[in-house]
Amino acid sequence: MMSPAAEPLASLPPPTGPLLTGRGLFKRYGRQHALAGVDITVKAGEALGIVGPHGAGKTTLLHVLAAIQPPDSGEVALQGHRIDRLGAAERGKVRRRSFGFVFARGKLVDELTTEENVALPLLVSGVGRCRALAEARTRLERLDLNGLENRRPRELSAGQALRVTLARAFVHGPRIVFADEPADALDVRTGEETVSTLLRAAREDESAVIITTRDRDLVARTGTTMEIREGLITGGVMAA
Ligand SMILES: Nc1ncnc2c1ncn2[C@@H]1O[C@H](COP(=O)(O)OP(=O)(O)OP(=O)(O)O)[C@@H](O)[C@H]1O
Repeated sequence: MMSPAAEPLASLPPPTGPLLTGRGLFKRYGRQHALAGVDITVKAGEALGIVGPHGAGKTTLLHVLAAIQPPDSGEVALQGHRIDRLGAAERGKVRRRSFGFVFARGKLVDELTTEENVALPLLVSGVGRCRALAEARTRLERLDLNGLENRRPRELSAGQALRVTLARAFVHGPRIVFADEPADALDVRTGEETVSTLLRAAREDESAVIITTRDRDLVARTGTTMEIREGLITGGVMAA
């Protein structure tokens, strides 16, 4: 029998238990504790906000949960299947198949058009160019970005660029979208609109979303809120 970590995750049935769990997560950079024993559970379709000050461990937690980097100790499981000890190639597959990502300032590829940027997660997974671009255009339309398909990232406003990254994060139908300080580079109003759009897209797609922020007003818009300080979850979970 295959170990849980080696089982293919592509064919997993829809989750019945928790979608993603982190247990006893520790991560250190030299002597600096970035995560000091975090337990976290994300349910299917849940909108989870993680709030905390600079250096609290938000990005590190997101990276560990999203299999971008392994924890020093502790476990991360997607639908009960360990993903924290997979090799880099397998973790890459899990990320491409099951996760979407939104980062502050967009991180779009300058050389590609808007629609090519959105299609990227499909193209790297082997979906044909025509189908990938058609899906990208549908996603752009749903986020009121039609007309911008052939622009380059430098020809977009900051708010538009971030909405394009939202379209890209959802284009392949991920189970979870990780958004690291998505409103960070935006003015308050554009930031709020972006987070509302992100939450709406997640609801429509029945994806879970995890949003980190330093902004308490912004985090109050998510369904479940957690506070992190010095690598520890300090605030209780409050369901909206
Ligand atoms: N690559 C790294 N090398 C050394 N220390 C790091 C590294 N990444 C993070 N840290 C440290 O780990 C701690 C947690 O950092 P992290 O980036 O996870 O916090 P954060 O809550 O996302 O902060 P911010 O809101 O400023 O982005 C901080 O003290 C930070 O300085």
